[in-house]
Amino acid sequence: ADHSYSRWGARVWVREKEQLVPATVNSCGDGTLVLTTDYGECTFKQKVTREKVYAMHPSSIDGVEDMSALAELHDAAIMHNLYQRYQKDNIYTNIGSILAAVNPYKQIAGMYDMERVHLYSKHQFGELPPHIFAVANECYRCIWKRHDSQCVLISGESGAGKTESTKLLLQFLSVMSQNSAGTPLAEKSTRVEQAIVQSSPIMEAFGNAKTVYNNNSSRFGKFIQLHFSECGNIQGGCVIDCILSLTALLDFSHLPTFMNDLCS
Ligand SMILES: Nc1ncnc2c1ncn2[C@@H]1O[C@H](COP(=O)(O)OP(=O)(O)OP(=O)(O)O)[C@@H](O)[C@H]1O
Repeated sequence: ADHSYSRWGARVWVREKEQLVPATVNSCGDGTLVLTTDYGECTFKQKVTREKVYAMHPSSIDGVEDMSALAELHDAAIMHNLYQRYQKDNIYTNIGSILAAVNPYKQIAGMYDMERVHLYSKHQFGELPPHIFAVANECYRCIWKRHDSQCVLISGESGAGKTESTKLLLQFLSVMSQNSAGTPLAEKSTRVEQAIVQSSPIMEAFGNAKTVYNNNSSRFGKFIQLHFSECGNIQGGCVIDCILSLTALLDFSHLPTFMNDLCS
């Protein structure tokens, strides 16, 4: 039998109403444990059975950068890993080639500065901690590696950080473009990239509005296309708006009147 949890301070999973909750052992004896759960900090006695309490795997205790390395693959382990990382301001976590981002709702110092852009531009995907710039860099490199168009799909609930992530991708790609061999010297301080990055606030002025979920909520989806030359600089691009689902349409009461008119 696995008794690795019967000691003070051991990390365990406790089953509570069909859900697994991370907890720490306070004391043990007579086949019962006194536990403190992480969320809500409630302390209670548990009769030890394999179904109710089991030891947490080291990969869940320490946390992992790539969730495909988690030994325990249940909802609770995934949420716990994201939460542990988020507490240390590590808002990005890989799941193989997928990137999960947790919205920090605050500026994290140095997270997106130019140094970080350059750092990620010089490393392969997986060499550095998970980051939106690692995805952007992989995307840029793969145009040549795979000789094909690349696509980043960003999804998540309202307020999850899709719009901000899109802007960070564009920011990274525009720096790569400016630094590429294909950019003529005269255009190093450049029009196309600037236009692409600066188009975001204009799009937001027309298409965003405050909702209960997000002060700057996009009211339409966007398909953004960038065209790269063989030398790696951005030559142009386009933004195609697509209307959101019916549920989003019902939410149009938040829009300014002129947008309501447009939508109807
Ligand atoms: N990486 C980040 N760092 C700091 N703050 C962020 C980050 N991502 C998002 N935010 C904050 O969260 C807010 C909501 O994010 P964002 O508008 O990107 O969400 P969204 O997923 O596009 O929402 P919607 O679907 O409603 O348009 C932003 O206005 C910003 O304040």
